[in-house]
Amino acid sequence: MIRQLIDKIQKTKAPICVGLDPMLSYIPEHVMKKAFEEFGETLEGAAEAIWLFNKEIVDHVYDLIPSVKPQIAMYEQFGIEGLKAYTKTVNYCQEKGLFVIGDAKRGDIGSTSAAYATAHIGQVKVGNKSFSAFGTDFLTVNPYLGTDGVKPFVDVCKEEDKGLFILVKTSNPSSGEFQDQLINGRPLYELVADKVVEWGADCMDGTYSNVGAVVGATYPEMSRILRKLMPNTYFLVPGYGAQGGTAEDLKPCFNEDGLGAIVNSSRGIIAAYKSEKYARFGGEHFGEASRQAVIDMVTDINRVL
Ligand SMILES: O=C(O)c1cc(=O)[nH]c(=O)n1[C@@H]1O[C@H](COP(=O)(O)O)[C@@H](O)[C@H]1O
Repeated sequence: MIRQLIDKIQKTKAPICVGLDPMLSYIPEHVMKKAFEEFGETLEGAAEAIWLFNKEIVDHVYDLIPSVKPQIAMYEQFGIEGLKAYTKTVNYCQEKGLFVIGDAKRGDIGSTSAAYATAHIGQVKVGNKSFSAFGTDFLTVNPYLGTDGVKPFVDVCKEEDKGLFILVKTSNPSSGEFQDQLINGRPLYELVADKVVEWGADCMDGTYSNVGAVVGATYPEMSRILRKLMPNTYFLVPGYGAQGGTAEDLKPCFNEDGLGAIVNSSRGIIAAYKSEKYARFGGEHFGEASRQAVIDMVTDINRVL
């Protein structure tokens, strides 16, 4: 799976994914109005607004990018209706030829992880039939429970030729509270990195493993170390834009060949029209604002590669 994603990254010359993290506060009035006219101010109405918003953005950017990363929490807050909008979004993006990184950050004891893996990247058996429930191409995974909590994801990954991105060093301000703690003189994120390499050794798909790592853009000095520790691991790099990560900060996440990392931006793209830089587009043309924000992000990143 990672090889196919890399092909698409090379074709588009865009090592990015657009984070589809819709909040109602980002959705322009005319879209909200349309959804509420049909479904009222209900969970269905909110889900419809999210779907219309996502579709417009995807229609404006799909030809420029290799992938999207919907964050499931943004959908889950509207319950089952929100999850339907998530599924609709995943399917639509795949129809448009995009790789979908489901951002659900799952991880539990082995048997529970197995069910999560089935739901997101696997096939669920119902009688004699099998169904792909969420059907995303990649999934983010939380490794806190250790090998038996991660292995079921790796197994499904192998069976189905899917991919994972496992949290190694996250972008948020408190990420060091646990992740930077020294254990036998080495920070925890380095120990997790070693494990990610081990878990991924059996899942090579060309030069890179289908088991990737999440490495935040906001800690470039740590990215440099992690890049060396994990030469054949693809990095999903969030934290560019809204969280303050810059193109210069991203450079250490990439290998010499310009590969090795895919950079996410969510608010910076989907809510672009709300920022001063793209305000000229206005709410009516939010899709065009997102398109321009993608073009600018790609130019900015390619400048340092
Ligand atoms: O796994 C992630 O994607 C993730 C890991 C991390 O360390 N930091 C991080 O921000 N994320 C996700 O990346 C997205 C960042 O959104 P923006 O800050 O709006 O670009 C959100 O969906 C976060 O949940």
